[in-house]
Amino acid sequence: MEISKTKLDGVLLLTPKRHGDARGYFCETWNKARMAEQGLDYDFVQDNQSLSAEVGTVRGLHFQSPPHAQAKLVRCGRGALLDVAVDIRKGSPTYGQWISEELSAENGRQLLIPEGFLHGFITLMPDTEILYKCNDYYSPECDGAVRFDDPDIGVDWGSDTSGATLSTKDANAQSFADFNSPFEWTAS
Ligand SMILES: Cc1cn([C@H]2C[C@H](O)[C@@H](COP(=O)(O)OP(=O)(O)O[C@H]3O[C@H](C)C(=O)[C@H](O)[C@H]3O)O2)c(=O)[nH]c1=O
Repeated sequence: MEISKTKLDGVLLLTPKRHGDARGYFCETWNKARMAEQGLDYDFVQDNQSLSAEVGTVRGLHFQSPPHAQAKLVRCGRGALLDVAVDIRKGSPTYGQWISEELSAENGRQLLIPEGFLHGFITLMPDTEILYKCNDYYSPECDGAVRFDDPDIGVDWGSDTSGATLSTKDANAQSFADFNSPFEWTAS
């Protein structure tokens, strides 16, 4: 597995090895022991999958606050998406900064997003499926959202999002200025 850092400390881009043959390929998309060998020892407890039918669907920017904060291992099972993480750890040198990576069924790349980050994505193809592992369970009372297009964060979604397909939750999400993050940064 190839592992590369991003400008946000702790957010990593993983590219698992694909074993190709005449039929296609085989890939271990997650291996707890192999990841632990790399110091990435997460106890994932919940797998999620969502399908977004339309290109330009945006889901995010979401987080779960402690005590049910979630680290996520994100990949694309069908289609393509631009995955985004935003640092919301108070005191972090990169607080409020974001990164984006294109994840697709074709490139097989994964984004590892620790607790303390907003997560969201925009779909780049119709019928895009996102698959992700979480290291804590869904907790509606801890679920939160910040506007995906908040100017204080300034995510470049790569396209005009004025007509983005959104959930009501996302359409009514709070501004970053009003957001009081429950996460604190600690120097590693
Ligand atoms: C997240 C979640 C949702 N649900 C139920 C709650 C709603 O009835 C329905 C849709 O939920 P929501 O609109 O929050 O789904 P997304 O907009 O895809 O939210 C997710 O999208 C961003 C990108 C994330 O990283 C989070 O995992 C999550 O917030 O699924 C569950 O039953 N379990 C869950 O873990």
